This record gives sequence, C-alpha cells and structure tokens, in this order.
Amino acid sequence: MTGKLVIGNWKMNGRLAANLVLIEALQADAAVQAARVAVAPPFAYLGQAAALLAGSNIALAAQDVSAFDKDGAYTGEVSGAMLADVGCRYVLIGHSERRQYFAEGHDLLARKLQAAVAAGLIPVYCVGETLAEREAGTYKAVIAGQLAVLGALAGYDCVVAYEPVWAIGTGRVASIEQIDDMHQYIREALLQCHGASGSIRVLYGGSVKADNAEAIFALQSVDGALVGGASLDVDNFGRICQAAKKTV
Ligand SMILES: O=C(CO)COP(=O)(O)O
Repeated sequence: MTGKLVIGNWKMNGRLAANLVLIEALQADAAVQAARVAVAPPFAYLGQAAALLAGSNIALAAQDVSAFDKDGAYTGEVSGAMLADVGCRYVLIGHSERRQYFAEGHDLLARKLQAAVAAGLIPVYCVGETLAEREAGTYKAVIAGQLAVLGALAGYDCVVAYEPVWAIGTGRVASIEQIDDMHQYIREALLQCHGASGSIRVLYGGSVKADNAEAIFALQSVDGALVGGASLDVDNFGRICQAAKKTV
C-alpha cells in the first residue's frame, strides 16, 4: 500500500446503525480501499468496527489509551493490550481535546506513549498550538515542548499529527505556507529529540476537507492527514482518500 496516510477521527460520534452504514460505504468506496486509511471510532464501537473491517484495507485506530499497561483496578480505563486485542493498529495520543478537557500533560502522555508501543500499537502523537500561542509567536517553542515527550520513543514507528488548535473544527484551515513551515520544523525537531525523522510520518489535521486535501497533500513535508468532521461523511472522506492516493 503506497500513498499518504489518512486517519478518520470520529471523536465522540457514532451509533451502531450509523457506523454500519458509514463503514459499509467506506468499504464500497474504491478510493478509500485504494488508499492507506484508518478509522478511529469511540472505544464502545471498536469491536463493531473491527468485525466489519475484517479483511479490509482500512485499519483500525483508537482515540486514546490508558497509561496503565497492566490489567487491574483502573475503572474506566482501556489498555493498549486490549486495543491490540480487538484489532487496533494505531492509537491517537495527546489530541488537543484531551489536553484541553482532561488536562493531559507531558508525564501522562509519556506514559501513554510507552504503553502504546509496549502493546505493539503505532502511536499517532498529536501536537498543536492555540490561537493565542500562534499570535504571540511562541508556537514553535510550544510544539518543541510537546515533541520532547517523544524522546524516549527513539527507534519505534511513530506518527506525529500537527493539528493547530485554531484550525480544528473551525473550517479555518492553516495556509499551505503555515503547514509546510511547521512540518519542516517538526521534522527537524524530531531529528533532535527522536533521532530519526525518516521513520516518522507527519500528518496535518485541522479542517481537512475534500476541497483542500489535494493542495495539502502536494506538500512533500506532509505524509497524510488526521481528519475529524469530514471523516463522518463518506463522500468527503472518499475524496480526501482519492487526493491522498494521487500524491504518492
Ligand atoms: O481534530 C481533528 C482530527 O483529530 C480535526 O478535526 P476537524 O477535521 O473536524 O477540524
């Protein structure tokens, strides 16, 4: 499978009936089948999605993982081993919504990253600055601080998703220049803290839609996209996958 990686983050959306319709439509979409694609449903629906996706090219991703890597008395938690057991290949870690609403910070995220790789999952580590940080001009330092957590993961397969908070769900996509600038910066920073930017893929996320995907994927510095809202719409997601496949 070649091409850019497209991951659909469903966030806290979905129901059994709607998921069935969406996944069956994705399976029937030639562009989705031909691209390198993953979907990240909520925990409650991972089993359903895994069963529906069995034998398909579409991989399964989770939206989060517990920092605890041993089974036990951790009510409400879902471990990396459980995610691997139900068929997940990827797991999102450090999404800005988790940083914002659940106060996830450096130490916890470092543990989650370790737990993910220990379970054989590929972490999709999310970074991104707020509008205030962008306007204050501190955004690169913010991203560098967030990336520092990856230092301990040297040697592991890892995906980084750059998602400027101000572009998430706002329809306000970062400009091509802003994306390229940050992706170049992230690659260089990864070389410093992770040691091998070559083995790391950097995805862009934030209001990616069918009509802007091709221009974003045309950037050499972009290895794919983490898609929120548009991943719930087959037509939009299918066209994003088509754009990803075009720009190998
Ligand atoms: O947060 C995102 C993906 O993780 C991006 O969400 P939107 O594509 O809805 O802006």
